[in-house]
Amino acid sequence: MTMDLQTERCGVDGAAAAARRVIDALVRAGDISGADMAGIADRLNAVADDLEAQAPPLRDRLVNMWRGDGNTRHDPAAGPENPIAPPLAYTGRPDGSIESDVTLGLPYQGPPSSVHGGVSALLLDHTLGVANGWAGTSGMTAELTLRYHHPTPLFEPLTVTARQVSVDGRKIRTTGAIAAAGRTCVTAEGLFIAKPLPRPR
Ligand SMILES: CCCCCCCC/C=C\CCCCCCCC(=O)SCCNC(=O)CCNC(=O)[C@H](O)C(C)(C)COP(=O)(O)OP(=O)(O)OC[C@H]1O[C@@H](n2cnc3c(N)ncnc32)[C@H](O)[C@@H]1OP(=O)(O)O
Repeated sequence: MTMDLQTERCGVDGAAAAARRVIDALVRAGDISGADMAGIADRLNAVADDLEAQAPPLRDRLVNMWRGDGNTRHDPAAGPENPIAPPLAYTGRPDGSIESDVTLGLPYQGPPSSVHGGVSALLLDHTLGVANGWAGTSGMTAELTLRYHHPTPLFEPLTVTARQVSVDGRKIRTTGAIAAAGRTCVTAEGLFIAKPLPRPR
């Protein structure tokens, strides 16, 4: 099964994809590009002014973000309507694991040409959480242990995987990894505690 986050058609998705492209292009250009950065700042601020003037009250937007009981679309790892999400798109496997293929660019850089460790932690925390949802028992992250085995490359396809390992009362244990070209770069072990937080209504 493929999660349908990317196929649902919402107007904000297109704007979020454009914003993602702007972030990437801005980091790529920097101050050595010769671009008119002052003019670009004016144009981007005009877009922000327009959005802020038309934004609904925060509470209405929160209720809208958490509508229904299923997947959300706004998170910073897989949310198609969030420009800071790469975004990951998951495939669920019959063996209970989930997987996402993604290539990360300069906005996610830590060491030279490598993914920032905090970004890897974000992607793994979320992916372990989605694996829990796929397995049918979800929880809040209580502990997340990461091991960084090799630098995770930018600009190359990465595979992010996770699988729920056990459920013991409210304690859920889940593991995951990020690999590049078949080489494991980061592994994660998570302890999640089943505790549903009410959705804003
Ligand atoms: C194609 C695929 C399709 C799939 C479809 C699926 C859809 C999926 C959809 C959407 C996925 C979304 C995924 C999101 C993922 C993101 C997750 C996050 O980032 S969560 C935010 C960060 N985490 C927090 O902010 C927690 C903050 N902490 C707390 O709220 C509490 O501390 C909490 C809930 C963790 C525990 O609090 P208490 O009061 O409920 O429970 P107490 O009584 O303290 O603990 C219960 C047991 O757990 C142990 N425990 C608790 N915390 C522990 C810890 N840190 N280490 C070890 N044990 C701990 C305790 O010792 C206790 O064990 P004893 O029952 O006594 O044996």
